[in-house]
Amino acid sequence: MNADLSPYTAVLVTSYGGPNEPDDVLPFMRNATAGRGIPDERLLEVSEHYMMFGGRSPINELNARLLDHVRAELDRRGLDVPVVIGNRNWLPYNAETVGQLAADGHRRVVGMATSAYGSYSGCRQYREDMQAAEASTDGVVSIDKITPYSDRDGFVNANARSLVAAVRDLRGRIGDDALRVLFVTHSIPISMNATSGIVRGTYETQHLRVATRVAAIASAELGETLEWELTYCSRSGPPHVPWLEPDINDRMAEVKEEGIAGVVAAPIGFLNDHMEVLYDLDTEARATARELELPFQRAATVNDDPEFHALLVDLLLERAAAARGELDDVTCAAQTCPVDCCKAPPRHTRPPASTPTAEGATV
Ligand SMILES: CC1=C(CCC(=O)O)c2cc3nc(cc4[nH]c(cc5[nH]c(cc1n2)c(C)c5CCC(=O)O)c(CCC(=O)O)c4C)C(CCC(=O)O)=C3C
Ligand SMILES: [Fe+2]
Repeated sequence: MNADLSPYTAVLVTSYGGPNEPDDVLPFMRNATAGRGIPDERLLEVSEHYMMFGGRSPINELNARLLDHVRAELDRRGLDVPVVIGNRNWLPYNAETVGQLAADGHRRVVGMATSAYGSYSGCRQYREDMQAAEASTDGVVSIDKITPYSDRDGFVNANARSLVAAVRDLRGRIGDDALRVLFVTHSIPISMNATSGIVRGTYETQHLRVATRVAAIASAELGETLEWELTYCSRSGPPHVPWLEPDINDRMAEVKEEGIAGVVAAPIGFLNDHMEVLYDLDTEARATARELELPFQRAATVNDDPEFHALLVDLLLERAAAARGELDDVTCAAQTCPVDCCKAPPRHTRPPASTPTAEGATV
């Protein structure tokens, strides 16, 4: 790929954000749940997860590390552009970061999210936040976001490498006994799954495709056919709203009954060891495993994998080539999300704010 990022002069990485200290936790939680029908008990419960780790999520420093990796890869290709972070739910917010880009004279920016899959939460909501940030500059800055990248080799290979290492570690403990790979990702409401991925299939389908490929590559590398399934973590929302299942904890209990001697949890849904990984997998799922006396190994996330960093830079360059009109139609189409992709599911839709008219009616 041609090392030319024009017409873009800066890279915006957008992420979820997380609290840096105890006083941040509640306001962060309010941002994360604003208008989403998450019960207060869940809000308090999840706040406790953060408090267990000193009121601080590792996400911000892990993202900073990812930005360093991306800068280093751009540098290797002779590209010198600012790479900046903006978050949806915590400081620095996208609007602040993009405001600074505007002040620094940037007009066209290429954006990426720290989420590899298409869904409202993982893609469109980041796009909406980027659009709000553009608007806050009065449209001086325009941001083009790369599309979800879970199908790309760099992401799949990085996950396969982690899985191979984790299986080898677990084999060291359980020998040749039956082993099960539990791929794991963030659960989302069934309604959100249904509206995700016009081009690439539902959120669940996207994960199944990655899991299939990762398992095949790792199996070939290990010389054993890995048995695997897709599980979920971090379910929230009211109990009567259905979310994707099964939960990884429930499956661990069941596979133990089936005679499985050890599980590898492979978090293909996450890019780094933020709170979902640190609490939901490394704390909660590990505790479940201990209770079940089921040997448990967690595979690494892709954050520090050089092939993953190379992929990210390839994607930015591809987006730039598409913006310059240098990619053919088919490839260009893949660079832009269709208008209706990953729409907010019904429960996210709020009535438009009504505006009083001169006559006192509302429109
Ligand atoms: C698909 C997906 C990803 C992966 C893609 C991506 O990375 O974007 C993700 C990542 C993350 N989710 C995170 C944190 C939270 N997610 C919540 C709530 C929710 N997540 C959802 C989905 C996702 N979430 C959904 C459908 C909800 C329900 C409310 C809503 O419809 O939006 C809540 C509220 C409390 C609760 O209900 O659990 C919190 C605090 C953090 C930060 C971790 C840290 O601080 O280290 C990260 C990276
Ligand atoms: Fe989440």
